[in-house]
Order: sequence, then structure tokens, then C-alpha cells
Amino acid sequence: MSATPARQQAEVGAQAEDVIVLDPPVIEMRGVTRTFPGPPSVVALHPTDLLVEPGDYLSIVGPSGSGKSTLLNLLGLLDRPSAGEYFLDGEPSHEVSERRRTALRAGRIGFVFQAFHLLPHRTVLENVMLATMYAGIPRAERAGRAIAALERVHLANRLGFRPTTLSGGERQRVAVARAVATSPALLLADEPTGNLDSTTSGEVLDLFDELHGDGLTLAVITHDPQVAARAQRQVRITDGRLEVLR
Ligand SMILES: Nc1ncnc2c1ncn2[C@@H]1O[C@H](COP(=O)(O)OP(=O)(O)OP(=O)(O)O)[C@@H](O)[C@H]1O
Repeated sequence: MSATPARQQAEVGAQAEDVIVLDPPVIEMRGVTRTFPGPPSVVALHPTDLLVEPGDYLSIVGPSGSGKSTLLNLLGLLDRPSAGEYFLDGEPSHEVSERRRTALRAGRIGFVFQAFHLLPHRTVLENVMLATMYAGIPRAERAGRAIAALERVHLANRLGFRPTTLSGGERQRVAVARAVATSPALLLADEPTGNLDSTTSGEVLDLFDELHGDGLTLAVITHDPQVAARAQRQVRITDGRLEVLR
């Protein structure tokens, strides 16, 4: 695979005697723009550059209508940019086929949504195993991967339960297990504490800290400044324009 623009810059900057082998950035957006044609046409995301390195924990904050969902859909390969380049884990997602984008989405991104999106008639273990199936993990490995992920979120004692019998915080932890069971390059969370009270929200955010400590790359979209403050890097989106806060 050819180097992404950020890695080409790193190579140019390195001294001849340096031997530097860097993993590609997890997210590298160059001039990514999203325009809805209308009429009237709306520029939901103005040309945006965003670099997220392996192991980063990034929060994206912004008020209602600022472009958070637009950015989430682009980051999660649920939508295509109107212009610009998006390298996900080194792969030029803006150039590849729809089929490859689907495979990238299932294999490289773990999603966590506000509303959990668990299947109510499947057990906790089955819910997590389904994600491993969509990611193309061999059948013989699926149960082991799912159980390991549920151990990671401290829910190994709930494997046979149905989601409807769990608390909100436990459901979200199942959703986090489902997201990490495929060993994604990126955990992408959309208002992950939006349906939780403050105590349970804290538990989910503690879990994100643990996963970050293990080296996972996280991007969390939220309107809640307290949730955003937990991340080591923060950007704000206002009227479709991204601004780095730290
Ligand atoms: N399909 C679409 N067609 C036209 N305009 C759209 C479309 N989707 C979003 N927009 C516009 O793009 C802008 C950004 O919308 P977006 O949904 O990304 O905001 P948001 O920050 O996620 O808002 P919220 O927090 O309320 O969900 C808004 O002005 C919205 O009206």
C-alpha cells in the first residue's frame, strides 16, 4: 500500500539515518467536504482536514445542526464525501468500491450508538458474535472473540441474558463489546451516554478510558462537554467547520 499524505510528509521529515516505520493514521481526512444539493444546497461540512493517530482518543463536540451527524456518517463510511480524500487505516476509502467500503466498515470500525441497537431476541453472546460474523472472522474463532470482548467490558456473567433484561449501562457495555470484538482500528461512538444517567454514563466513560489505555483508537461524537472532556484530543464543529480545541 502506498503511503498516505501524512506518512509521505513524515518520510520527508525523517533524517537519512532514521529508520522509522509508522503505522498509518487511523483517520486522515484531506479537504473532505459534504454538500447536499438541495435546492437550496447546504454545505454541511466545509473542506476539513483531520488526522487521528493510532491510540488517540478524540472527542468531537458541536451544537445541534452543526454537522456532527454529517461527519459521523463520513467517518463511519455510511456516506461519501462530495470532495476530498479520506484514508481509513491507510486505505483510500474515497477511491474504493462500495463492496470494499462495506468490508472496511465491518472490519475496521466498531460503532457505538446512543440507542444501543442490540437485537432483543438474541442473547448477549449472540449479539456480539453477529458482529464477528459480519467482519468475516472465521466461524471457529467467533465465540472465543465474543467472550473475550464481553470479559473486557466486565459482562462475562451475562452471556446468556437477553438485552431486555439488562440495565441501560449494561446494554451499552454489550454494545461496546460488540464494537471491540472485531479488533477494529477505530471505535466510533455517537452520543454513547445520551440514554444513560450520570452514574451509568461514568461507567461507560471509565470503560472507554480502559480501552484507550489498552491502545484502542476512539472518536466520540457528543454535545455533552463533560463527555468530551474525557478525551485527550478535542475538536469542535460549528456550522460545518472544524476547529481544534486541544
Ligand atoms: N440530507 C440532507 N439534505 C439537506 N441538508 C441536510 C441533510 N442532512 C443534513 N443537512 C443539513 O446539514 C447541516 C448539519 O446537519 P447534521 O445532521 O450533520 O447536524 P448535527 O450536528 O448532527 O445535528 P443534531 O445534533 O441536531 O443531530 C444542517 O443544517 C442540516 O439541516
